[in-house]
Amino acid sequence: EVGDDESKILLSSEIPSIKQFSPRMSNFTYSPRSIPDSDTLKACMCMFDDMNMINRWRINRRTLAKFCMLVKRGYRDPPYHNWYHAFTVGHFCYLLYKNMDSLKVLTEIEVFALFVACLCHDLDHRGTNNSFQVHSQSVLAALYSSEGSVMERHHFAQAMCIVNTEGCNIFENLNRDEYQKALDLVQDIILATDLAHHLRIHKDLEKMARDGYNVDDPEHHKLLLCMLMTCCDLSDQTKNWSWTKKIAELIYHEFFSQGDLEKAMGLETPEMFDREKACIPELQIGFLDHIALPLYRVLGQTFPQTKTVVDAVETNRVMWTKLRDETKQRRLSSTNSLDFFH
Ligand SMILES: Cc1nc2ccc(C(=O)N[C@]34C[C@H]5C[C@H](C[C@H](C5)C3)C4)cc2n2c(-c3ccccc3Cl)nnc12
Ligand SMILES: [Mg+2]
Ligand SMILES: [Zn+2]
Repeated sequence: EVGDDESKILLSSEIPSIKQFSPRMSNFTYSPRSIPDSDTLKACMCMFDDMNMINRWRINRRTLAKFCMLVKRGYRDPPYHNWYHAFTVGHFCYLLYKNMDSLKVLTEIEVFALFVACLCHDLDHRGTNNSFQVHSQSVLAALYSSEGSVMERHHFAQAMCIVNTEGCNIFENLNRDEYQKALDLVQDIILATDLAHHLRIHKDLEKMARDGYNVDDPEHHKLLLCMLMTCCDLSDQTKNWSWTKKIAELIYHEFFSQGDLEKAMGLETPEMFDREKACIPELQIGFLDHIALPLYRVLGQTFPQTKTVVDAVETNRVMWTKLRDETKQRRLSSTNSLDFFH
């Protein structure tokens, strides 16, 4: 595809300034979904550059462009878990870097691994989750179900395939120890995107927030990386209401398609994936109360510069309660739970 936008970036040596996207590119309120798909590769290159990762890790520009291009192509096109999701997750990592004093609470290689993991964390997602893999006895379940986190192990395996592709190894100029450390970190961080894992460590995250982050404690570094990765993964919840509602629409399209598949296969379908039973506002309030709000509250407690993020999630929760109460009023008029989006 020589001539299309991607290969132009691949061939051009200079990387444009990040300012060309928006003066608000590094504000928590900026929604990366304002950047058109055709500019996302260029934006990735600019974020690597603006975080000084190209110089610090001596990344060859062509290698970086090829890596980013293969990562983008490594995503399929389900309603939510596509390249655009990975791009927005990477952008939130960039926001944390720009708003938390270059994330000096982590080592440089941890920050580098976090950003790379964000871009790669859902590679080759099929729009179905871990329990579907296991219940449908998919190939991925055959490969990984004994260790759990089936999809996340696959996402990491895909990332390693890209790193091992000729001319795409962005870690090639790291020394032996740095190289091993970087790949181990990317693996741990991608595995941490399994929400079941996040729920397992949530008590530890709250204890870390109570005790205060200790930059000299390697355990705190591991916990913080997992926490920041999940903050990035859920970051659509920290944007304005219209984006958050749009994202829920995409997620539940994916969930209900999985539910349809499960029913067709005679598998039992949890309410959250059943378009006949699900009440999206209720489910979203539950998700915010049990997963998103506790998470962003711990972030805000540990790093006061990020407090504005919690307020945005709280505001979205209020909007969901209003929608829920409205829907209760109109319950008699429609049975299909996607109606209220119109
Ligand atoms: C807005 C929003 N709502 C979401 C509602 C629900 C769930 C969800 O997987 N719930 C659980 C609830 C329990 C314990 C585990 C395993 C299963 C049983 C299913 C998780 C995710 C949601 N989610 C994500 C997201 C984050 C990481 C991976 C996949 C996704 Cl989709 N990103 N944004 C959202
Ligand atoms: Mg995932
Ligand atoms: Zn994700």
